[in-house]
Amino acid sequence: FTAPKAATKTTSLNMVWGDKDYLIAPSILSADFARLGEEVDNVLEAGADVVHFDVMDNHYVPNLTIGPMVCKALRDHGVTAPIDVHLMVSPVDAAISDFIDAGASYITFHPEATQHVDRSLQLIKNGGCKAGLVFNPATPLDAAKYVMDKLDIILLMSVNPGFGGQAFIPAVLDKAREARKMIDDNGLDCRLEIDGGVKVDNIKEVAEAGVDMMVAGSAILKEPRTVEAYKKTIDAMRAELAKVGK
Ligand SMILES: O=C(CO)[C@@H](O)[C@H](O)COP(=O)(O)O
Repeated sequence: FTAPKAATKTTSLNMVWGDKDYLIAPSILSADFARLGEEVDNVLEAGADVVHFDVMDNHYVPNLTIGPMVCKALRDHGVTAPIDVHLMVSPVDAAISDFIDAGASYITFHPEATQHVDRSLQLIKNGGCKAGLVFNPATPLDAAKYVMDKLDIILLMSVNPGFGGQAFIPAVLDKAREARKMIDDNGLDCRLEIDGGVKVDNIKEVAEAGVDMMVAGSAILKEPRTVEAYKKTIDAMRAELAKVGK
């Protein structure tokens, strides 16, 4: 047995971590991949905080997307914003090392996709990235219990993973309240992220359930694909979030 190589981080990235109540993270799954660099520049110029990067392997989920080469290409293109890599792959450790080398800022994975959750989290943290676990809509939060000290992010899927543009599953709001309580009761410095079906008209309810990092793909990255249009949606989301009493 050879332990997974300990990747090291060479880039110094703006982590945009505790300095905002809410982070908005557009999912580039809904970007025009033929001009990805420009799309990412535009959505960041429009006010996004974080770039959400969905990695699918046609094994853990029934879809195939992008890998570490594309993450590195965005860094080489000049993207300095945090890149939030959501691994929908199994196994995860080799991908973790590759994404650390490629310039990821945050890396999350599904606990059932690795045999050794604690080891995989440690691998991410050793690489200088924020680490998190992702829970599918029907998956309870149990896997978080004994690794809480290593969690920077709990990501709740509010759709079944694999595709953008699906409808939000409202039962996840109860899980969000449960996760928020777990974070607060244990005094964790942990972001609660949600992913799937988030729109202007439900983002306030999501925030009221305790979520503070919002992934939104098809609600933001859509035609006419201009900075102005992206800004209009992101501003509308922030206006909804401003109504939430923190
Ligand atoms: O990880 C996933 C899907 O598996 C998500 O990041 C989606 O890409 C979110 O897209 P919308 O539901 O916001 O369109």
